[in-house]
Amino acid sequence: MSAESTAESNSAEDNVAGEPAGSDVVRIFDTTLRDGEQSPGCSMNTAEKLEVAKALVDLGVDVIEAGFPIASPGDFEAVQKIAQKFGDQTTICGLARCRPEDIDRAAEAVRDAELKRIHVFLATSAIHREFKLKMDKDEIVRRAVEGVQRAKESCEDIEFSPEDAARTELDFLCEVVEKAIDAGATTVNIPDTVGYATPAQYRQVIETLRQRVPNIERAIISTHCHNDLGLAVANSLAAVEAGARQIECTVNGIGERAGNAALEEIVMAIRTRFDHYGVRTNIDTPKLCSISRLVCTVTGQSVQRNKAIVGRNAFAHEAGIHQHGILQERSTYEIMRAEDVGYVGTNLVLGKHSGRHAFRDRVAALGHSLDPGAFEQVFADFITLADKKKEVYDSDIVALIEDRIGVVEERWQVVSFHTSAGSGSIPTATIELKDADGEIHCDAATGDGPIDAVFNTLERIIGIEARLDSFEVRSVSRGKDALGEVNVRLAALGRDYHGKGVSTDIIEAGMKAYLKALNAADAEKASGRQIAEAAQPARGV
Ligand SMILES: CC(=O)SCCNC(=O)CCNC(=O)[C@H](O)C(C)(C)COP(=O)(O)OP(=O)(O)OC[C@H]1O[C@@H](n2cnc3c(N)ncnc32)[C@H](O)[C@@H]1OP(=O)(O)O
Ligand SMILES: CC(C)C(=O)C(=O)O
Ligand SMILES: [Mg+2]
Repeated sequence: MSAESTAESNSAEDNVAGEPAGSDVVRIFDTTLRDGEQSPGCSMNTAEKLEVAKALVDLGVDVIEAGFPIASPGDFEAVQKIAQKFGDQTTICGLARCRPEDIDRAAEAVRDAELKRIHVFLATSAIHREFKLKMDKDEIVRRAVEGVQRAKESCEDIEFSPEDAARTELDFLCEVVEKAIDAGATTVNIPDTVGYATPAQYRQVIETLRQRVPNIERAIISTHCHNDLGLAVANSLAAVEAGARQIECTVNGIGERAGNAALEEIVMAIRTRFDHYGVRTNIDTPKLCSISRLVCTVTGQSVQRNKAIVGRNAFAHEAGIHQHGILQERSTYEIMRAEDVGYVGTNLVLGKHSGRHAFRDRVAALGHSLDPGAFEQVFADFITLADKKKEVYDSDIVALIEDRIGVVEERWQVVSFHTSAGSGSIPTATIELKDADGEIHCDAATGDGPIDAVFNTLERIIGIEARLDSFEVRSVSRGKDALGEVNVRLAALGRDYHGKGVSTDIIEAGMKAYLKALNAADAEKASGRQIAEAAQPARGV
């Protein structure tokens, strides 16, 4: 393809809104809150899930798989709240095994949504039949049909997934899919559960289903690809070429093991190569970067710098030849416009004399919508920062917004802190914290350095011993007065917690991050939940 045609394919006329009428729509089924949350270290609490769900609705996804309601009371609660809050705007889906109790629980969780879906699944491959389920083919078909029928009693929109479909004998896959559609499935999802497929083979599976399943036109064919061989996005797109019209994916590609197909990559491939795929999605692409960062914040898992679409380097150019090319004509080295994915640069935006109107505009332009309370808090943080810092960049504002996102109950708050360190002295921290009843607690401790001393002091006051597992610090923008962002991950009370803090003072940023993680641990300790849930995966802040 020539440079000229690449540039054309990115023109305003060629984006989602400007596509010719009658072109096909590929539905985006987001499973960040279900499959994404299943991956180690990515657990989210209900407040965080609601934040992500709100952002997914704003992004324009067609279906949100909000969780697996039978898994735990917390999962049920999150699906139910998301259904109640967003079920009039986007289809809210709950996952269920082919078991009556799972299906009934999922039905109850999504009941209040106007737009609801139940997703029932049952593995069909020989390996899963023989070793995991210990069921023969007849029983699989019977259980799948019964599962779909039961779900259909409480919901019109039913998705059925033959788990491990990509490794299932094609004849049997065709049989199961046909029977599931006859039983009432309106979407048939074809998972490559273990990321084993290749694009050509997966495309062939979809083509075979379309040729051999007589009632296939009554259902939408969906993809659900895992990334064990790094092929999840390629496989999903190959399926679209063969006629699949729903793609299951997650923000930043989080999910079991190596993850799921990355939503942002799928969406931008379809948009940028409309000339090839001839289909479109309903995604508001300038919100891609902000939702990516939100998911990083709530899971504590950042994306690598060179991550396609949303990585920090995705639109950065350092090489002279590239910079020269870009200066002459952007499309020499960029196939997408940074603004089309909401990429946040480091441009100077606002200062301490700016007011709420300008600040609100900027927050919206950065892809965020805050409720009035959160807006006021972030605005106050911004004014404080603008007083300390000569130039406030977009990336600083994003960091302030993220610092306030999904914060669970803050049982302990910092009143004041002081550290002393230097050669020849023992690093010491003195901290005053306010507890949930407003009582002030003050203590001091020493450490290997001022940050260690701060962490030790926090543990003494809160009364929780923790093991620091990771400590990452980065500069949010440029300059010596830049905001510093600290991410910590710690183990306490038998579980993992993470926290993020920002400040122009790196010790304060570290203290905020550690306190957020300890607050999450302390909240669970207080509710007594940590004992009952000791076997569950990590929770974060
Ligand atoms: C490919 C995927 O992503 S599937 C989704 C995976 N996600 C998760 O597992 C996270 C949530 N899971 C959980 O909370 C728990 O595993 C639960 C609540 C679902 C079940 O917990 P437990 O009852 O303790 O069972 P456990 O997880 O140990 O084993 C799974 C059981 O489900 C059965 N099973 C697995 N898939 C299905 C299915 N689709 N339909 C019916 N039964 C199934 C297994 O055969 C096994 O049955 P058994 O207990 O009779 O031997
Ligand atoms: C539940 C199913 C769709 C799944 O996540 C998988 O097969 O990977
Ligand atoms: Mg999966």
